[in-house]
Amino acid sequence: MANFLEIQGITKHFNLSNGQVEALEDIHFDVTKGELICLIGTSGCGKTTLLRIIAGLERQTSGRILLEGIAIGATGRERGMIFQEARLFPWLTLEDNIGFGIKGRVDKKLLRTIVRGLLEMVGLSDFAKATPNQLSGGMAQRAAIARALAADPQVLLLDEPFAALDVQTRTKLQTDLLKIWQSTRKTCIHVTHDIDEALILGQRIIVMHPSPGRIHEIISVPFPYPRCSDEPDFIALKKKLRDLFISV
Ligand SMILES: Nc1ncnc2c1ncn2[C@@H]1O[C@H](COP(=O)(O)OP(=O)(O)OP(=O)(O)O)[C@@H](O)[C@H]1O
Repeated sequence: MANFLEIQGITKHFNLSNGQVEALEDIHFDVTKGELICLIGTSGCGKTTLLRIIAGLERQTSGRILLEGIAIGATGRERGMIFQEARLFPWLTLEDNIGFGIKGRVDKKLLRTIVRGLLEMVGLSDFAKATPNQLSGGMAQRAAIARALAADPQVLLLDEPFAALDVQTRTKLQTDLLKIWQSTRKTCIHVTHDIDEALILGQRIIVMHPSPGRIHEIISVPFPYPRCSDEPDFIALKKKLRDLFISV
């Protein structure tokens, strides 16, 4: 289905005491339902700002965002956000963290079923009663993904969720995220600095350009999943993306 999520002419200026920052200029793109898009670009090109505007955490200066044809301007349960840090409540168990957002909105039995299902999906069933300080960084991020999924959002917005993890854990979580995406078919917009990660995950990669932040190029990734970073075609596309980075 075309035009599930439409980003139409988004511009964002931040007013500072000594002037204005043009964080985003005339950003346009459409996202198909169930699509996994990666957003990459050098530091300061507006990736987080754009994601926050889509989440409703930040207000754009101009332009609009439509979800299934309806303009969105504030946060909503149909959009879940995952940050670089897991942001779990340290005093709650994992199951209580994951169920926190829907507690009181569904009956206790359904809450337990949803939470148990999500714990299983992210491979943390044995840690239901653990508190966040008992988890590794990778486990905490998997819990954060489960917590975002608990509200059954239509769109997952992921802001460099694996950036703070070591390489092995990051690789594992990329595989986990792909499995979760393939089983839930949530529409995902995933911000990353990592070209390999974008190529491993994205059906399309949006390359952004800084000062002001705008779209440089949108690239469709033609490789089937799971992707192999040793394939010549993968390496060639990686080189193209690297060259695009250098040119911005
Ligand atoms: N609240 C704010 N007030 C003022 N300027 C801001 C604010 N948030 C972001 N900016 C500016 O907007 C521009 C885009 O920032 P943003 O964090 O969206 O970029 P980014 O691509 O996500 O960067 P990074 O990859 O380093 O996280 C930058 O110039 C930044 O300084």
